[in-house]
Amino acid sequence: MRFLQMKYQEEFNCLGKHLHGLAHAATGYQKVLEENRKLYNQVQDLKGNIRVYCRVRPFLPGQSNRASTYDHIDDTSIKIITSSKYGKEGRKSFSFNKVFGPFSTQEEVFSDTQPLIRSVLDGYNVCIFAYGQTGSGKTFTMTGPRDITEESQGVNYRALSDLFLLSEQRKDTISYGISVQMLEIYNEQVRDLLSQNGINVPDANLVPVSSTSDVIYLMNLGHKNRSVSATAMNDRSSRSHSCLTVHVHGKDLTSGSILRGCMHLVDLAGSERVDKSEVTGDRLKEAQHINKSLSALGDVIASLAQKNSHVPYRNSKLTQLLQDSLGGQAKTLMFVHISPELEALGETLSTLKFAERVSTVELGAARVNKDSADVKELKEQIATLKAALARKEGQGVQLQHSQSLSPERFRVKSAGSSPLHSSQKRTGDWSGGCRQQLEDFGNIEVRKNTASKPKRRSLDLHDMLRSSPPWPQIGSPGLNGKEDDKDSVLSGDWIDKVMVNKQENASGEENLLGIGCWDVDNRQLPEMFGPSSLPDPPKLYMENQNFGKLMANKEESQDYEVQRSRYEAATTDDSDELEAATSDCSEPDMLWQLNPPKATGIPNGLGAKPKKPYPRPVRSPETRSLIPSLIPSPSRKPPNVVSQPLHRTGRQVGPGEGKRRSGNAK
Ligand SMILES: Nc1ncnc2c1ncn2[C@@H]1O[C@H](COP(=O)(O)OP(=O)(O)OP(=O)(O)O)[C@@H](O)[C@H]1O
Repeated sequence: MRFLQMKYQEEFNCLGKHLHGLAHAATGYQKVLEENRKLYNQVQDLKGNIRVYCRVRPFLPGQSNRASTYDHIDDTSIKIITSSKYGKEGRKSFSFNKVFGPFSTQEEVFSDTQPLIRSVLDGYNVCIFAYGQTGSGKTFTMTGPRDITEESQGVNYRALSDLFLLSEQRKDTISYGISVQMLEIYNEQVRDLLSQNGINVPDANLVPVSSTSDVIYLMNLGHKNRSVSATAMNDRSSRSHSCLTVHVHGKDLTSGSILRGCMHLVDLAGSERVDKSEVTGDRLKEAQHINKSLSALGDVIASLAQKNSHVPYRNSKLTQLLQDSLGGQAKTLMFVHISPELEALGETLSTLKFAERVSTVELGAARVNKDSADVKELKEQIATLKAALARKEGQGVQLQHSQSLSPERFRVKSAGSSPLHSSQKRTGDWSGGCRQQLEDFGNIEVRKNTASKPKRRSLDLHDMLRSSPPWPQIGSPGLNGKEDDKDSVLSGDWIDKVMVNKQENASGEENLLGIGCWDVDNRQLPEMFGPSSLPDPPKLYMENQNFGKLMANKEESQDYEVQRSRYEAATTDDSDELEAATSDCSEPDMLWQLNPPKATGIPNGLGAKPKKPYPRPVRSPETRSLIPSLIPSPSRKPPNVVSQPLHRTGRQVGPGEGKRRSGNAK
């Protein structure tokens, strides 16, 4: 018996040692993984500042045997055949980080983008935006063609599938929370595409998602709400810039450190020459806004390229949205698209010149948003102390006021004017690019700081949304564009203004038709969204069988919210040091704010024009829930995302019909 006991004891000891060895190996493996990731990201960072990938659209069906504008394409350069009409006759070569020819597949395009996307999970901010003339293939790259198959799905879908796949693979070491927002900038108004009724709301929904199918559902909802219209040149021209933002929040289960990354996936509206597109009324107004905001983007790029001390980010909502991606510590990639047709030569040359300039913009090394457990703890302490201080200060003020005010008046005043109170409704703050929402405590301190030291005025989604004028009624006289007919001619030259000779585009170029519409009601999902392609097929299949349940798990969602707010309380960039370290505030920027530039003609709500007071509707808790079962929508079909392949309708829209449409999007 004793012998047996000793033997067991020995074996237990042996087992213990074994386990210890395994744990040690696991930690070593972790370190190697961490190291690999770092090296991976370093390689990415060394690849350049704003990366520019050029993509050439193939000729569309029925256009074969036509002469094209390009002469030669290799991995990193493209040669364009120029004519005397656009300067010197001959060949002009452009170099980019990568050039994708007309026969490049969606998979090839994504595989070069994937590393950048993956770094979101490591706490980096990433921005990918598609730029180019209308009809040049921006939506094709970002989303896909009208009928999406596994092969033809665009960067957005692939990126999100990949993020979920990777977060699943890392789940034993890092617990990730992913949420998405979808916005559009239409006529200098920022709209939340995920709001229930598709109208302007001051707080953009940040919707937690846990699988690709969740995202697909939300993207379809967003596409449904997006603005598309018909012009003489494009029966489904997107009339807005759309931005899908993915927020990632990761907690390292071993060290307790927190990672925060976010990714903007932006499909810009296509530039167009209003003289060619023959638009009038609302379409003309839209074209002016599109061209003006792209022009503002051009101005920002030109300033950044010249390393000017002042960069005019605040001249448009678009540049405000992209501010931290263009001038911050994000990793930014621009897909520049060109059409191959000879008629598009002028636009192609200006687009490529613009892209070349973008590629010279130096962003500096991207920074990871990571808080160690110690920092997290300290931030929590700071937040608690700030709250206590604010309370004490509040009591002091109350005491002073109580001597001069009647008790009743005092009560009303203190409730309404407290910074705590006023910041409670604040749900989305994008300052700092993808900065997470500020907790009340953080807000108090930030506001105090702004009074005492210069601070970068970066994008605040809340401000952007609030300063967006109310959504006009369809057919509203404000949108008939008559007043701005004169401007339209100018705005048609938007790209020339920035970087090319105004003469060179004298003869317009034709745009291509065939911009597809999303029809959510009739949407069908591609096979790739079926169980086989997803990380956890049986689970997802179950989820997709009852998607409503999945998304509608209110408790989970609430849990997530509670967790998120806890994390955010600990991780908001609210310390002075951090603020100072990460701020790119410059004196000229402050001066510029004191001496605002001339109004551009389009009120952006943040520039020279005084803000109109905008009533903020109080958001009901349901607004955040985009779970189908929680949205009373009798007209909406049950979103069975797996069984229905996704497709766009072939519905035609007459030029006169081009009002904002619900139910169709780009
Ligand atoms: N690489 C490609 N391969 C095959 N077809 C493409 C490719 N790129 C674009 N297309 C097709 O060209 C047409 C126009 O493309 P798309 O809608 O993506 O243009 P866009 O730049 O987004 O236009 P807009 O700015 O007007 O919205 C579509 O029919 C699309 O399917």
